[in-house]
Amino acid sequence: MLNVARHIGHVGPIIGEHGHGPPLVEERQPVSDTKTLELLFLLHCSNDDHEITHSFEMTTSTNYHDNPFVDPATSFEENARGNSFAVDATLAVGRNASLTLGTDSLIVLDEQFENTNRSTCCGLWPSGTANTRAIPFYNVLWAEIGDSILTIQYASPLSKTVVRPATLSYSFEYQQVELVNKWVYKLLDRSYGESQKKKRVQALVNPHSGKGSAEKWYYRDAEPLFKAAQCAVDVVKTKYMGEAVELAGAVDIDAYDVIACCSGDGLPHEVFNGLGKRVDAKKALSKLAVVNIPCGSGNAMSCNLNGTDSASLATLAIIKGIPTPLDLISITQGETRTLSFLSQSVGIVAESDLATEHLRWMGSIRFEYGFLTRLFGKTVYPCDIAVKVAIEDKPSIKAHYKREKTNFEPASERRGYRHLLDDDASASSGYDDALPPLRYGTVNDKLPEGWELIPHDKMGNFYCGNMAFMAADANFFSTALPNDGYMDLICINGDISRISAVKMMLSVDVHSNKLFDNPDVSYRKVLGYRIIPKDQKDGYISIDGERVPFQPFQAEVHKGLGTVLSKSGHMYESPGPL
Ligand SMILES: Nc1ncnc2c1ncn2[C@@H]1O[C@H](COP(=O)(O)OP(=O)(O)OP(=O)(O)O)[C@@H](O)[C@H]1O
Repeated sequence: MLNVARHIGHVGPIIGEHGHGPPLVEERQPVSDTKTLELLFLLHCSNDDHEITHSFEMTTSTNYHDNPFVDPATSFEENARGNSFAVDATLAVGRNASLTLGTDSLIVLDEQFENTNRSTCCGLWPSGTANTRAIPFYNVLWAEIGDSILTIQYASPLSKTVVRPATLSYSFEYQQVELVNKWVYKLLDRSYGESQKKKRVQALVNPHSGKGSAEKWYYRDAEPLFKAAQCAVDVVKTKYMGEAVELAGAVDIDAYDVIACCSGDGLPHEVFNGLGKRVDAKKALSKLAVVNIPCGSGNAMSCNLNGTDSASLATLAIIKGIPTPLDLISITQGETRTLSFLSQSVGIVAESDLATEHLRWMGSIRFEYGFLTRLFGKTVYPCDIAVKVAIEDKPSIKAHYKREKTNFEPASERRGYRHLLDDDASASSGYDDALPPLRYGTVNDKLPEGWELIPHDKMGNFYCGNMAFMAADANFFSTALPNDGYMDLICINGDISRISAVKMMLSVDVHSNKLFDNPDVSYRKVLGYRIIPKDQKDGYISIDGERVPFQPFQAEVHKGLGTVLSKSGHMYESPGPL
């Protein structure tokens, strides 16, 4: 599925630099670990001749498939129970090797690295010296012992945007087994934090996504990482449009933790809708996390939650992801009710994408072409709009964003409106497991009390977002939050001066991030709206990047109805407002 807005703005550096999650592999290590590295190096040099008497082996390889005897998950938990003494941070595993739990990284000191570091790491590891390597805990996928061998699987950077699984193996003496067990338990604890280990994944691969490479990318970039992290994965290749709705509608929700869509934003849209159609919709939507491994032409979901549109980095983010409630939006149009997780647009954004399909030969430039021709033509999209506003002014929206960023509730408290609204029809009552009832009725009902239809004869861009990035380089909704229970609504008149319009277009940049503050941009946090296009025979409406009939529709948001995995557990990987 194409999400048009991805082509707006400048091509910026990899997103995630300002993210809230753990550092990506390419980021520099904090001073604390650099210091630890130096200290370790000195200690190692001075201790060379004594104490460490065990033999060691070190291998770095991809796709390690050993099946050890010991089930570490069980033995670590048993070891940890009733055991209060601290585990030594440093493990001497061989005559010349040691493994230390640093502040943010596993620090491996191994003289073998001297031979391999320069040739294999291309300077991507933040190593202190030639024989040390700091592997961020974020990159550690698994560790276990078996047959007096300690094996550590980690995501090794091949380039700035690609990681591949790699293995370190060290032998240790049988007498050390209890100590090593405890150390491994600690390492996994630091490496996963509040993220669930060994996630059970149902992967859906859309072979038609993007340029048709999803299957290749899944097997090359995603599956080896899942396996190295001990995740159980079942893979299904979708055969036709809409199949993911059926698959999600029938999936055994107790058998999986995650549905991973190897696709663009189209498959997650279908999966949310499939889960939403079930009789146990509420339970299914809260139990199963829907995630995106970016393989499509529009991968906004992954940019927002994984902080990347690289398939392997996204898989690592999913392996380490924290379950996060996601607001979902009910759209009623005609007699239908569908769920939207990303955006709805009427006007220039919808049209520049959906109306330029015949210009696909132009490549990605087709969107800019479509956008600029409408911009210079000062195209307007007249409509009547009624909005249920939650936060009206920009300073209050910024304050709301800051509050949520620093003072957020536990995930369990971030579903339903119990604490937000008196008329909470959507909060889980415990009796009805289907989709929550509509608080504001459908588009066919009388306007809800207090709503007023306002004519907008000069509307240029009606754009409602539930996530910040609409593409890797287009940060449209800088104050969007995963589960604040509000949609972010942008309205821009189509008759502003051409200079202002071009400036505005260029401000939708991942770093300049000035769209929010632009005085020509109306920006509100809303709970619901109705939009009725008028004075046009036909036109374009896009829901999550997909074209729907050019008819009135109504939207209302359900706080934390869905579930995704995010790096931080409560924020998107976007820089936020200035
Ligand atoms: N085997 C298939 N054949 C054709 N379409 C499919 C198949 N499997 C899934 N689809 C459909 O492909 C559509 C687009 O999917 P997705 O968003 O993953 O890719 P995209 O590359 O981002 O989108 P687009 O093709 O619009 O650029 C979805 O609506 C989905 O239903």
